Amino acid sequence: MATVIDGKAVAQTIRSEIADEVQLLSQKYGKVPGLAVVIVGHRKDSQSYVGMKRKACAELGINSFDVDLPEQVSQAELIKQVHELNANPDVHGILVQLPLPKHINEEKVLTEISLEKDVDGFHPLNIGKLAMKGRDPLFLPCTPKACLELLQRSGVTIKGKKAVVVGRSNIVGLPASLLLLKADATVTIVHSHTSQPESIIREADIVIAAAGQPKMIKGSWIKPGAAIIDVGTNAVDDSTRKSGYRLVGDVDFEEASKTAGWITPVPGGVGPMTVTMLLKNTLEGAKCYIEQNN
Ligand SMILES: Nc1nc(=O)c2c([nH]1)NC[C@@H]1CN(c3ccc(C(=O)N[C@@H](CCC(=O)O)C(=O)O)cc3)C=[N+]21
Repeated sequence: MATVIDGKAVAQTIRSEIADEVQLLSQKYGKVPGLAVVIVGHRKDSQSYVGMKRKACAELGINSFDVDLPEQVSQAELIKQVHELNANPDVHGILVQLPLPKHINEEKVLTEISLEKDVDGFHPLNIGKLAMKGRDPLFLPCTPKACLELLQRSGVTIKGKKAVVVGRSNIVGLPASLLLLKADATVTIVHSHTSQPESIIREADIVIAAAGQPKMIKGSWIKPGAAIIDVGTNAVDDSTRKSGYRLVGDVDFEEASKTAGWITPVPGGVGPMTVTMLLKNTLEGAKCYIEQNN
């Protein structure tokens, strides 16, 4: 039976370390980190994620600057808001919740975020640096960073191992592959055009599942002893719940946990760590800024 990696517990430990550091900054400089959380429109999932981020800020003593814009906001107006946040000395991190409405060019908006405040690590320049050997971005993207942090804290060796990433999105699959590569794994990316993904996944010592397909990865696809990090947060209908749905991962947890060495649950695995990495990036950005300007 696999060791279940308790992301919620690890996240809690790191959050209390962050809270202590926030306290120290406040005592030493009379300043606390600030995170701007920008949301456009009223997608239910986005509102729920943004709510979690703002609540986590409050719990840790981080100032959150809430910017709520209507669905129809123009790209120019959104960029103007980003520029104002770039210029605000109390804002050390800026997060623009994705996805944005179709009439807005995401890359254009993300490019306008000041590099020093790009706590999501989504600025094309930061992603470019992530891809280059011997270079590092100012901030690592939160979900990939969460995945590696969970592996490292669980004592899983990455160097020299075969790692398979399922999915190639800009915000998870691709940057997670680059991070594993930087950590000296041999990395294979499996995606929607890969033939017989199961035969590739079966070879993997480490699997990062970020395909957005509920229970796509079966127990029989798992190499005995492998470390499985499940990034999937798929809402599936469940009439026994008050909400009407429940979250399931990209991995069939019941089956896979019989064979794997380590596995993250959904919920309670990568999700809480993603939010924690965002807070950690904000703290680092604030420390850098406050120490330079005092
Ligand atoms: N600019 C931007 N940055 C992001 O980091 C970003 C984004 N846009 N768009 C959407 C995705 C998704 N995402 C999650 C964050 C926390 C949980 C999380 O905490 N999930 C809980 C469950 C929460 C629940 O019960 O609903 C868990 O897995 O235990 C999940 C998903 C961040 N994203």
